[in-house]
Amino acid sequence: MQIQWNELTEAQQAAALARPAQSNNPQLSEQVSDIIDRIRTNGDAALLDYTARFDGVNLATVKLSTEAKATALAQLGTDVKAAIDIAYRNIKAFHTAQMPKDVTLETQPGVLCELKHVALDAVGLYIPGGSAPLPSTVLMLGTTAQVAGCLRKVLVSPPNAQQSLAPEIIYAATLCGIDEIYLCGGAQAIAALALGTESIAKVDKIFGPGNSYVTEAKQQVALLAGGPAIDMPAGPSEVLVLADKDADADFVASDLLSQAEHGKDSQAILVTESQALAAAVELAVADQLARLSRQEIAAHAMQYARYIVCDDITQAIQVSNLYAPEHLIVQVTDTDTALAQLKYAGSIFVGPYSPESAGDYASGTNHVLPTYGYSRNYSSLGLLDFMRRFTVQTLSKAGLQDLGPAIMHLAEAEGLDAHKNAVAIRLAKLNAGTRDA
Ligand SMILES: NC(=O)c1ccc[n+]([C@@H]2O[C@H](COP(=O)([O-])OP(=O)(O)OC[C@H]3O[C@@H](n4cnc5c(N)ncnc54)[C@H](O)[C@@H]3O)[C@@H](O)[C@H]2O)c1
Ligand SMILES: N[C@H](CO)Cc1c[nH]c[nH+]1
Ligand SMILES: [Zn+2]
Repeated sequence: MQIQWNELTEAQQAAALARPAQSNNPQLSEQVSDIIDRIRTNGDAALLDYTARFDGVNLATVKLSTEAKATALAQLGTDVKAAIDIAYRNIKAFHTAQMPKDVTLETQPGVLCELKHVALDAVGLYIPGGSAPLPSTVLMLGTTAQVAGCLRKVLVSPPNAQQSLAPEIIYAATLCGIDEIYLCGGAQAIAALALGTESIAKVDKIFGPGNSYVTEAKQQVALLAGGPAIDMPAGPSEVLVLADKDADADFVASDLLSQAEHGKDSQAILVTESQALAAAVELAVADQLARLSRQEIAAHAMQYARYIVCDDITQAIQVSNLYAPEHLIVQVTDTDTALAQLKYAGSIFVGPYSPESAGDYASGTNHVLPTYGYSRNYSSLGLLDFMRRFTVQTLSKAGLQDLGPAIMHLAEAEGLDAHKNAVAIRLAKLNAGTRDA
């Protein structure tokens, strides 16, 4: 259904850009907190119990065995293997290029300041598996952790009926040098990574998208005393296509549907200057939808679709900035002018030949992106997320003699005598001797 942006009140405009309810489960927070408590108390036994209950798989142990790995790898087709290799190469190249440079600066004579970067030691990588197994997410998280140089890379994902994971997931993990793989998903897997169990040693930071249980669990464990860091709120997929009257309706429809098929709570939005294009896209969506294997899921998600018609592209850009989408597809003639004004998006796809799936799989950019409007204040996942930075300072005797008085004045202004003394005692000893360079 088309929406004429200018005919809406401010409240109606806000409603038009509302996301589907994140969860219609009012007990979510309590349910997730119970799961975390049970993992804390019962470790592996609780993990196996939840896997039986939520994934319908009865496992004897949570670790993926070497034999299961070998069996899965033997089943992998050559075409998909080659495709994973291409994606891995591009993702690795783009993330290697993000390697940060350390900084060394003498802010004033004798006062040396350094900024250094090191990889995180142990990272937990959540790979969704409820609705579809996502080997591409293994590449996005695993390659980046590998390029950063993280020592321990721990992959968790819900098991399939064969008590294993998709061969593509296992192959991608092997390429990324991941040798710890555990068969568990949902909130219980996040709790295991955060707290540790008999089988899984806890990690320093947890990465990866997931459903509402996973996202809620990440948020809860991040608040625990001594809990892990987390990457970002990466929830149900969403896409906004910004298109002018000359855009190809079939291309636009295909990008809207490629995100709608992720889950029933995914969202797809078209913002255009052209009523005719909006109408053509609606027809193209109906046509393509009828032939999708995940038609039911995509059709459900398209209930939340919006076809917004604006006065012109400038207004359409304002609407896009208001929504702050995870994925933004720009199909307008003057892309340079549009890009200069587009402020918020997790990842941008420019021109008719940059489908959203290019970034989802293989162009080299990361597909783990902030959703729910968080692209306003969170970044897309990158190499730096797998590293921490810290500073180092080294003052010479002369450096402290020059800077010391300023430090003492500031300490005095804050009424912090011990801070002042830490300088004064050194300066007194120094001034009793000779001044060094
Ligand atoms: N933002 C991004 O970067 C990005 C990238 C990829 C995927 N995604 C999104 O990730 C999501 C993946 O979700 P999914 O469901 O397919 O897989 P998932 O692995 O996140 O969730 C499956 C798990 O949820 C748990 N679960 C299911 N029902 C439960 C219940 N009633 N109570 C407690 N736990 C329960 C189970 O433990 C199960 O293993 C999708 O919404 C997709 O759009 C986002
Ligand atoms: N579009 C998803 C991120 O929102 C990523 C993905 C994985 N596979 C296909 N797509
Ligand atoms: Zn996708």
